[in-house]
Amino acid sequence: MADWTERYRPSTLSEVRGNDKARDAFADWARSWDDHREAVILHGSPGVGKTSAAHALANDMGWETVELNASDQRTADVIERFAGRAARNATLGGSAAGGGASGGDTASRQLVILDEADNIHGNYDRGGASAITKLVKESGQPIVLIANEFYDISRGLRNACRDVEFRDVSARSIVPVLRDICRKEGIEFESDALQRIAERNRGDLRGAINDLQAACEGRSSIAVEDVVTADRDKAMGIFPFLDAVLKEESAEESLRSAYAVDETPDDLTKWIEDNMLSVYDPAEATRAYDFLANADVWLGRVRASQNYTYWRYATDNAAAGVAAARDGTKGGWTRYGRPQFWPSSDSTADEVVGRIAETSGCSVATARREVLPFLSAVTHHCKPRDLTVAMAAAYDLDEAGVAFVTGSGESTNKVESIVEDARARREERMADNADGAFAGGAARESAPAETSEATGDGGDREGDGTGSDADERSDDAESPGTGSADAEDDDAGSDDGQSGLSDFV
Ligand SMILES: Nc1ncnc2c1ncn2[C@@H]1O[C@H](COP(=O)(O)OP(=O)(O)OP(=O)(O)O)[C@@H](O)[C@H]1O
Repeated sequence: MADWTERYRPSTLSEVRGNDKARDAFADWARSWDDHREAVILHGSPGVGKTSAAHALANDMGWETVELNASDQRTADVIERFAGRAARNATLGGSAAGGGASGGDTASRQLVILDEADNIHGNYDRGGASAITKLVKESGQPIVLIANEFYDISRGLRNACRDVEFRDVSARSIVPVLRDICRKEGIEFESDALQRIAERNRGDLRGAINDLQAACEGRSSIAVEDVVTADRDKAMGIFPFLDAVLKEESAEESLRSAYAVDETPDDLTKWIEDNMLSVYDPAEATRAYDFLANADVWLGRVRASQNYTYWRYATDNAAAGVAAARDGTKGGWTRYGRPQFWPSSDSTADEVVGRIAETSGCSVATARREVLPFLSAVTHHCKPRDLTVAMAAAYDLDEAGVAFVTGSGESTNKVESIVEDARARREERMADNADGAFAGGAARESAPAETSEATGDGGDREGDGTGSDADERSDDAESPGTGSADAEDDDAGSDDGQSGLSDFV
């Protein structure tokens, strides 16, 4: 069934409900844009119609649109490359708007919609806010910034724009929307059922439409009991739920199941994430990771804002999205694994993502959404080992980081040995770069793998090296003085550290 929120997305501003004042102010801004040339910030809770209003307005004005996600493309140069050029030069249709737009050629305008404008910050994206502020001030095209939290936008940017607040849509305004949809879909309804859906969604019209669609699935009428029963329907087991999402059910049905399981969206997402690769083929997994990355973004917002209404969007992505990423249904029995809930998983995730962003020179958002899922897929359970070592070396990951990315247990010999080898590899690279100055690294590298026997003193991380790790580290012999942090001291005090130089000549 098509998504009703898309099917009934307003195509003209007059169809945007419940925010008449905001709607009028927004329309005024557009009509008088030639005179003031300011950008506008539309802000308000999720699902109240901000993005819809922007597109509807462009439609009313006969403008083209280009939509960018500010938090996806936060770095200054990317924003400049896309929004800067789009804003100042040509329209999507190719008409040269730049100078011409300053005249009365309103039809050739291009409305630049920057979503998630309140997320343009973070350690690795310092250029983002000032780049947008500059762009906004110099723009030759109208720009709409969309945000949930007005005061999360930098002051400079706020001062450079007008702002229009979209308030939560009252139940009184939500009910007629639901009623219209029922009529168009040929669904009979009890008014109380619609009222109940409107009330429990507290201002979120998108949520209300989603709930209505879920309640109407497979029915030609809805009564208040249907809505109430859906509320009470609960305690589905986690394994049937995983079967529903990963093998058997439609996106809608999977979403319904998610609400029936007695787990938080955080935990549900982890369950799905940790088991998806046992079922999905690579193409399905690639699509599914996009949804899981989105779920992760919403969970992050919940953590940051303590606004639990965002949970629903995490669940939409994790359950319905991952189910939609599957081609058809799947059979058979799967041994689902319990996810590893590391006590520090959030900070570990942040740490790993930060390192990836720093090393690769991409934004934290890109590292989280695009690079991390890819790394997880290609090093799942530390296989292939070589690649996992290369990854750990490239991003200088510790055991928690490797365990986090690969889904393996943090304290296993496998993970520990990979981290050891990665460190050795980094040291070798440093020695290379230093042109042999750190000869100890070269000596270390001559026996890269087997370290645990040699480090009785470094016992905490190495364990006692009793050979339990045979599967992972079989061939290379032990190498005294390798691998532990103390090794540098040993090497420094040893003349024949010089022998390592032979590796470089
Ligand atoms: N005020 C409204 N009038 C009519 N439909 C609405 C309204 N608000 C939301 N909707 C419905 O909800 C869907 C999602 O709305 P939209 O994406 O515009 O919300 P938003 O405020 O931009 O949310 P977010 O901040 O999460 O992007 C629309 O496609 C539409 O079906």
